[in-house]
Amino acid sequence: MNRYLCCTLVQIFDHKRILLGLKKRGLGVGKWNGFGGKVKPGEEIKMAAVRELKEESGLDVETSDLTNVGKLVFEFVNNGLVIEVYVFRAQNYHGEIVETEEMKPQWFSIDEIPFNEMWVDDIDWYPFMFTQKLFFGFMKFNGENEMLYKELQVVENV
Ligand SMILES: Nc1nc2c([nH]c(=O)n2[C@H]2C[C@H](O)[C@@H](COP(=O)(O)OP(=O)(O)OP(=O)(O)O)O2)c(=O)[nH]1
Repeated sequence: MNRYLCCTLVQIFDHKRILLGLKKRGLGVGKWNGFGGKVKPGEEIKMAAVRELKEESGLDVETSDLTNVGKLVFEFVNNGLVIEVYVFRAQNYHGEIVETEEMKPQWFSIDEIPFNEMWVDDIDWYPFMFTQKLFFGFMKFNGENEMLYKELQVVENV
């Protein structure tokens, strides 16, 4: 059995801007990303998304303000890790954005998203998020930078 992790990812939007954080440690270090992390045993996925957003950005959202945008499954062939990521978006948020030990947040215009400093698959599924098409993706990676396989489809639910 491969090692399996269930994770969340929250994309915060403010009109034509998106809030990304530069990951300072762990998986995806050095890449800009939305905010998220591992779901704890027994934790409801949206509650985990709210908790991780707060821990990594300082922002609060209500679970009812999280909209599903898709689900991604990553298989890392180099170590057997499988990560399932539930992706959400939110535009209603409150609180102060803070830099944390894990993330350095910064607003980007949606026309200037730094895809070349992000996970390489993000450029493939962000368009689904922008056009509000619910998606499912399956990707195989060798390490954090080499994508070996990619499959993306619009789905009815995730
Ligand atoms: N945008 C994007 N995000 C990804 C990809 N792959 C991947 O794991 N992620 C996300 C899902 C999670 O939000 C995050 C990994 O979670 P994490 O290791 O930071 O979890 P954590 O915060 O619980 O970690 P830690 O406290 O133990 O350091 O990276 C990808 O290809 N693209």
